[in-house]
Amino acid sequence: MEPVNSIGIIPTSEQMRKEIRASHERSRKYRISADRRNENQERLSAAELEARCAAQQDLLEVVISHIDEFYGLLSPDDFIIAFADSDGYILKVDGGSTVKELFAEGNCAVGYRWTERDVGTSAISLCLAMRFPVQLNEEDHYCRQAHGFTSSAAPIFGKNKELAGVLVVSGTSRLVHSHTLIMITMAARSVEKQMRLLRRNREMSLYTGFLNRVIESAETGLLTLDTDKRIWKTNRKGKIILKQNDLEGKPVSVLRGLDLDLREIHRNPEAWKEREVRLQVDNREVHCYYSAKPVVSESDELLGAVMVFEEFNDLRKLADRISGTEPIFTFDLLVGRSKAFREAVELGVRAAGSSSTVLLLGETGTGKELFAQAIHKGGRRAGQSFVPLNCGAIPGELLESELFGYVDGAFTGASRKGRPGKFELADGGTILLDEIGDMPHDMQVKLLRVLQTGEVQRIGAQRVIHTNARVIAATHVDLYQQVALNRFRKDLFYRLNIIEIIIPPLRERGGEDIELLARHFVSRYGPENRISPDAMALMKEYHWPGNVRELENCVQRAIHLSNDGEILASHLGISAARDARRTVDTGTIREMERKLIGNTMSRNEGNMAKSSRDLGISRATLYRKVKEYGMDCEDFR
Ligand SMILES: Nc1ncnc2c1ncn2[C@@H]1O[C@H](COP(=O)(O)OP(=O)(O)OP(=O)(O)O)[C@@H](O)[C@H]1O
Repeated sequence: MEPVNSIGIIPTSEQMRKEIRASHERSRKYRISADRRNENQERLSAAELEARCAAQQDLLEVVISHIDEFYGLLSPDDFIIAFADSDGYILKVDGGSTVKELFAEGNCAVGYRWTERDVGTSAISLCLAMRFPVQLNEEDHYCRQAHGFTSSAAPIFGKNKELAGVLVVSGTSRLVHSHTLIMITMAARSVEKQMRLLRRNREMSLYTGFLNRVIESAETGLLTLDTDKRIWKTNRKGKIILKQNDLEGKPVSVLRGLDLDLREIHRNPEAWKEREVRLQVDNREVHCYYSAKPVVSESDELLGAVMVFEEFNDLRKLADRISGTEPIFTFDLLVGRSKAFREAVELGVRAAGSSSTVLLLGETGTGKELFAQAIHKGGRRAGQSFVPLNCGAIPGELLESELFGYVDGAFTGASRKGRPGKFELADGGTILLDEIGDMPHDMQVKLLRVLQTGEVQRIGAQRVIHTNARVIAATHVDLYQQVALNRFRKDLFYRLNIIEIIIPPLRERGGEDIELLARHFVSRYGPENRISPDAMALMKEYHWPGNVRELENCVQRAIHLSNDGEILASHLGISAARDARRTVDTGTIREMERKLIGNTMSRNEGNMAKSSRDLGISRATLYRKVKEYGMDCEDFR
């Protein structure tokens, strides 16, 4: 059935006549009786009617409000006005009771279906079929019963031009007027418009609701401001960070310390990224990083600003996780059963239960950093930051900024924005000052002051920051001797040496620990390998100057070399004959270290890579030590 007109547009009378003729023909073909009411006309049960009305509730509500308005223009005693849905079922009929009864006699009542197959040509059925407004008078209706009437019907379209239903007005034919068709068509358009608005409002509120939920569920604090710098909204996380629930409507100045210049933010948003601030809220300090962005209209008019902020502690934890500095070792992960080692572990467990300063002493590679991690993880600061700093690896001039941080533009070369120091980062947690024995004298003084006052001052800053970091210091250097030689401050030594833990060198832990550790590293790095009895015997005999680290490297290398899964003595790269024990006499740790390095270097003819491997220390550390002991690589070649 090709429509003669575009859908929704009122057709010319010629088009109309043509369509009516075609509809009459179809009615005959459907065997509709013009004289009798169709006994088989489809009708909804009460439950079906209720379900249909519920499914189209919005549309029906809008239609009903239009029907009421329409009656302001017509006489309800002369006309009925009805709505049929897109399947032709009448869902609403209104009018004076007499005229309604009259139409009900012809099944023009709620629940009946009014398609051409049900009733032949009628205003509703033709409008449904052709999808444009129609007006039928007298014999234009197929059924004789309707010949004394005039009916005008207009389609209502919904989303995507889908037919949503038909609005129809009918009365006795003496009241026929061509404007009635225009009126009902305009009413149908008005229903469509109101439905569009309703849909848009619903989409908007869905969208706003969605946006609100996104903002609320963000794990970053958000705060929006209007142009008067009043707080318009804060999200859930923002309220948690600021510990404030009723900021909305207040001036942003209630967050003391935050100096937002909206015009500047608008002019130069880049300059307002990742700023650090210590907000004063209700006499509490909230340490945050924030970025502020302007909110502008399409014409770039400033509407306000949004501030995105995160608490310093949360950022720090995230950074620890990403950078892998999160401690992993606990005491039960430390391998070793020897008495000397267990005693050190026991002391460590006790130290974990207190927050006193700990001094870890032991040769390189004995596991000092592991002990520090286990002490941190075993205590009540376990959930907080563990911040290690190798005081020996950082040049003196940089050490201060590493330890204490600096403020914006504190010195040339510093990044424009300030940076917190390790003490600040470790606030509430633990700072490990590794290689403390190598700390330059002037830094020792500064460190002592921090330990005494619990306060740090960033380089270039006026204010001091209170820090509550637990200090663990570690060194392979004989600190007692260093103090005696005035190379290490006595007062600092006593401040650090509250709980002293000496971690024994591997050679003093005995064969059982060597075997346990060797098997532990095999299972970690190459579980399909086994250690031959000869290899195990050699490992137990060897002196292990680089301690557990050397053993670990040695096992890794052997796994790499063994091709049939068996680690042989020849894969270990050590020999009892080359054992440094034979060339090292007794003396201080430092003296022994100097001799050991000298012997290893001469055995390897000055080859630094090989010597550092043998010693189980990094090449950089070996260079540093060679320099420190005033040696020259050339002497060994
Ligand atoms: N008891 C242990 N159980 C398991 N692994 C250990 C143990 N002790 C040390 N290790 C291993 O030895 C390596 C060296 O340990 P760690 O870095 O703690 O030594 P260190 O004494 O701090 O050395 P340095 O003085 O050179 O900094 C670690 O990577 C670890 O794998």
